[in-house]
Amino acid sequence: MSTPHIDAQKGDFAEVVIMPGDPLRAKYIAENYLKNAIQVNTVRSMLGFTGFFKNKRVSVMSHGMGIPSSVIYVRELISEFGVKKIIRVGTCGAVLDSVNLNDVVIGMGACTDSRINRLRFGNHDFSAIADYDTLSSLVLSAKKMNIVVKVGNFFTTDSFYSNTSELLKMLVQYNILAIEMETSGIYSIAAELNAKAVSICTVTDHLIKNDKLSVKDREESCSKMIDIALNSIHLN
Ligand SMILES: O=P(O)(O)O[C@H]1O[C@H](CO)[C@@H](O)[C@H]1O
Ligand SMILES: O=c1cc[nH]c(=O)[nH]1
Repeated sequence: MSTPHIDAQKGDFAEVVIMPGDPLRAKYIAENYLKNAIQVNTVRSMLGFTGFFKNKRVSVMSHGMGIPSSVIYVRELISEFGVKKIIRVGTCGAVLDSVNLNDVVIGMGACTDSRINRLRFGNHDFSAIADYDTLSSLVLSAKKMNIVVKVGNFFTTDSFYSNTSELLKMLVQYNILAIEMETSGIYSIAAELNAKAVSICTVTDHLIKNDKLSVKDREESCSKMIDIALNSIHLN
């Protein structure tokens, strides 16, 4: 029952899938957080694993970079493999003075410069919002671990290198918490297919303060977010 992008059998994925952009982050999560993890996808090196976190079955699979890649995987997971909930664990840039490197942020909604949602939603503006219960469980999970998370609006861009000063100024004006490249598309595809989705991200770059984490620090900084995401699946 494989799809063009996922060579797995029905039942190979758990109902909840934790999704980073980076395949190596998926492998890292499987190896360091899950028990008895087995690899369930290697097509295009978009690595997927299923194992157990505190006795609850969970999968982790990367979705690649950008809306076009991520919505292919999210669509196939939901429509072909019975996945009911996606928690994206990503990295992001920040623009607000009140947001710093290593902060953990959750996207209550996501604006975008992509046209994909309009293509699918009759050329109208789709309001890309998180699943409320999943968002609440992430916030509760963070609280239980005494980790501060910020919840707000994301900006999902198709263009990693188009951060003009005008764009950044506008994002500040509109109180945008994070810039990343997938959330708006993931929220809309989940809505279309009657599944749940939330993005939780770690701030790795500050685009106004011109600050960024090193490649090595990026890896370590993701641990708070991964802990919050995995523990949240026990809360609803
Ligand atoms: O770290 P991930 O989850 O890949 O997320 C962010 O990093 C990539 C860009 O470097 C984009 O995918 C963006 O959304
Ligand atoms: O999409 C992204 C990811 C990390 N940092 C950014 O500035 N943008």
